[in-house]
Amino acid sequence: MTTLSASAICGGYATADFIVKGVDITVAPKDLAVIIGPNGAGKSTFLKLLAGLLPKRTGDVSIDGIALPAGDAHAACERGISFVPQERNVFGSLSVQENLEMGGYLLRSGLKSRIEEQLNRFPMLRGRLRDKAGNLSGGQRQVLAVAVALMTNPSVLLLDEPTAGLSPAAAKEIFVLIRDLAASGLAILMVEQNALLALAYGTRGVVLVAGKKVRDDAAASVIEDDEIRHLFLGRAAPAGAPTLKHDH
Ligand SMILES: Nc1ncnc2c1ncn2[C@@H]1O[C@H](COP(=O)(O)OP(=O)(O)OP(=O)(O)O)[C@@H](O)[C@H]1O
Repeated sequence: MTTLSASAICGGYATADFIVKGVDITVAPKDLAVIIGPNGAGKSTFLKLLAGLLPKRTGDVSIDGIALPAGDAHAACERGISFVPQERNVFGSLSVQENLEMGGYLLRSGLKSRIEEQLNRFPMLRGRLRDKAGNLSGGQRQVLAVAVALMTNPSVLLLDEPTAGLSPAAAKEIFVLIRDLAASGLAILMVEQNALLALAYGTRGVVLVAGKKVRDDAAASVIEDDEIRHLFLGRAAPAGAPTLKHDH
């Protein structure tokens, strides 16, 4: 059981290094924390900073209290963090089997049994092992992307918009699967545009605005917040509702 904690995380890209502006977060086992916020708020950038994928980072990311080096995705992976990017998260020209093998490239042994574990967890993949990932449906590809991420036996899963482009029915299936993974003990942090539905499956709602965290609360209370509904969930706030405050 592993807890991810991050404090005062700032960072971004070579050409724009101040996208995330001092975010703290703790994600414990069984948490499914859903990050929502407007376009360009820095949600994806934050996940990439936690995963060690961007070199421009200050602040601390720790696993069970032990700090990870900045900009070192390999170290993050070895310490149990697995990241599923929004796009290009599987190799379309490789088979399902080959994608799973790629996910396990860091394993020194036990590749076959790790693959078998994923096939037991996601039986749909067993029947598609020889099919190219590019021939799967969008929902099936996302299942494969999660299975690939689980090949290293992570304890922390970072997911960037796992339901982007999926039908509502396929999105629900993915959310159920993610919720079950959290319930089994993983610490999960997920960015989602599909905010209302994602919060319905999540344990926590985290709101990022302009690179800062403005809310971190039980998912149920974030869903019920009129102002957040108005801003992010497409529901009207009552007249005279206050505006969400954040520092610039
Ligand atoms: N590779 C990059 N180089 C420079 N700037 C980038 C890069 N990728 C993203 N940005 C900028 O960083 C800011 C935050 O982008 P990010 O993708 O993290 O936001 P987001 O909250 O995930 O938004 P969205 O919901 O639109 O994906 C944006 O202004 C974006 O233009």
